[in-house]
Amino acid sequence: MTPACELSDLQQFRISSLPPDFYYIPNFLSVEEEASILQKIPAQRWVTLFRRRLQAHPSTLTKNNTLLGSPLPSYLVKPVVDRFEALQIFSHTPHKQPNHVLINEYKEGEGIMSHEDGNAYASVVATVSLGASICLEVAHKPAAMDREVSQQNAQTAGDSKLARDEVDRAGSESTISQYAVPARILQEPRSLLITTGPAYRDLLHGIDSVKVDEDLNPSTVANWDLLGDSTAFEKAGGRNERGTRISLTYRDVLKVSSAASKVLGGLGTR
Ligand SMILES: O=C(O)CCC(=O)C(=O)O
Ligand SMILES: [Fe+2]
Repeated sequence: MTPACELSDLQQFRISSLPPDFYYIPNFLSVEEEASILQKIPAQRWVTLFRRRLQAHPSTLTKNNTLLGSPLPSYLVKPVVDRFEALQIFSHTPHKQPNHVLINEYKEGEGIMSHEDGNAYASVVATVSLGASICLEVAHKPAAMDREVSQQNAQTAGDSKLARDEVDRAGSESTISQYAVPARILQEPRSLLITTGPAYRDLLHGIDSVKVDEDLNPSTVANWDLLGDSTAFEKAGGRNERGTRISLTYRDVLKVSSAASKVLGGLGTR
């Protein structure tokens, strides 16, 4: 990506066969920038989970999904967040910039179960991939899960909001059914994947725990035409041998408590 890449350029990176909106930008970082970030990720911060390791910056959220506001470490800000600003990725979220980064590490054969990122965050996530390529699987939510979300909305926000959500949901479902889901997005090292809108709210995503992604070709990979180097996968017979892949997932947490309000006895969150 050239440093001058701007919002108007984002449309050319849209994955057009998928619901609005996924954007895939290959070579978002240079090889040198990737190496520099990788060597700054602190070794002592990892928490080992089932089939992956995780660290949260600046900290993990509280039980009620609140972030204790604090700056992100500078190696996660420069150059990545500056480039997000040029692309206006977070310009419509409450804090207008990411305030939280989850770093995931998957060794070969590891993955993450299909899930949604939920409503602790504004509905945009920007994922920088480092180290190795991996396939992200996207799928529709089972109907039961949609009902659960509607019930939670009814309990927390009242019936008029529920009615509004149902209208929104019906609208985006009819939009979504035109698209080729389930699907696979192939994420190369140094790429950026942006997930927003209905793609964030109405779909699940996960990574299969396999040592090799197989059968990679233009008809099985939704972002094939946007890949930085599709010939590498062609030459490998449509196979991607997994290595250790790290993802930086940038988000805007909605509820932030300032250090000052903690000092004053935790009065109020904002
Ligand atoms: O590593 C990825 O690309 C996905 C991670 C993810 O889904 C998450 O952290 O919520
Ligand atoms: Fe996720």
